[in-house]
Amino acid sequence: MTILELEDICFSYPGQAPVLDGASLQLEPGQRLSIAGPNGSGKSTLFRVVLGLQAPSSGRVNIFGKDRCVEADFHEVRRRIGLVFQDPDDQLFCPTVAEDIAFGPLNLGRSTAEALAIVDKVLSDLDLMHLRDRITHKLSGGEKRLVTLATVLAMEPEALLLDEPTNALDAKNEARLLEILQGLPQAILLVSHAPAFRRSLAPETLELRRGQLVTV
Ligand SMILES: Nc1ncnc2c1ncn2[C@@H]1O[C@H](COP(=O)(O)OP(=O)(O)OP(=O)(O)O)[C@@H](O)[C@H]1O
Repeated sequence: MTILELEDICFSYPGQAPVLDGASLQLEPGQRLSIAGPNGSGKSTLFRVVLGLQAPSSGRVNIFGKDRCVEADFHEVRRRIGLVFQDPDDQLFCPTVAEDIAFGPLNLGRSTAEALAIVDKVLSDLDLMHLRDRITHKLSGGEKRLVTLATVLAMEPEALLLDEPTNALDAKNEARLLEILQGLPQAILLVSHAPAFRRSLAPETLELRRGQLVTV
């Protein structure tokens, strides 16, 4: 089943020219697709539309085989698709790293013991165990970014939307992130200004140009 299908999506912020003006894309299970485009071209807006945080003025959003139109349609989408925000501070809000990672599983009804087991598994998979009991807001920018990915993976999503995941990462951690992402089974939709990273992760790139997604 196709994970995500956007067809002819149009969207404008109030009083502004259209940001999305007939954008279409399709994401299949296991596929890695990247989206490029200049600052302000609408890449983050596109992610917001996928998760139902902005409603398009026209077009079709079909996710996991169902058309998604109203807010209630997107509850399931947000549970099954994980978004790594552009700014980790929008995503991390608990006192410690372990609490931040446990938050999602607890929210999904896991017991405390189950949530803690997930915390340890995800941190160990990402080789981040040393950050487990650190105060979240005292982490470095790069550490926050990797922890953000851990919080999303803890929800066991079926697809990942990654918004500029290499921001704040040094070369070593960028290489580690690439290796981690390459090892994941999930479909990935990546927004990135880093061409080398894009090419290494995703064989296909679409560019957002004048509100439309074109193959480059
Ligand atoms: N909440 C908002 N209200 C009004 N305008 C907005 C809002 N969010 C974004 N915009 C505008 O919409 C356009 C697209 O923004 P968006 O953040 O989607 O671009 P982007 O491609 O992700 O940019 P970047 O590469 O800089 O992250 C920009 O002109 C931006 O100023």
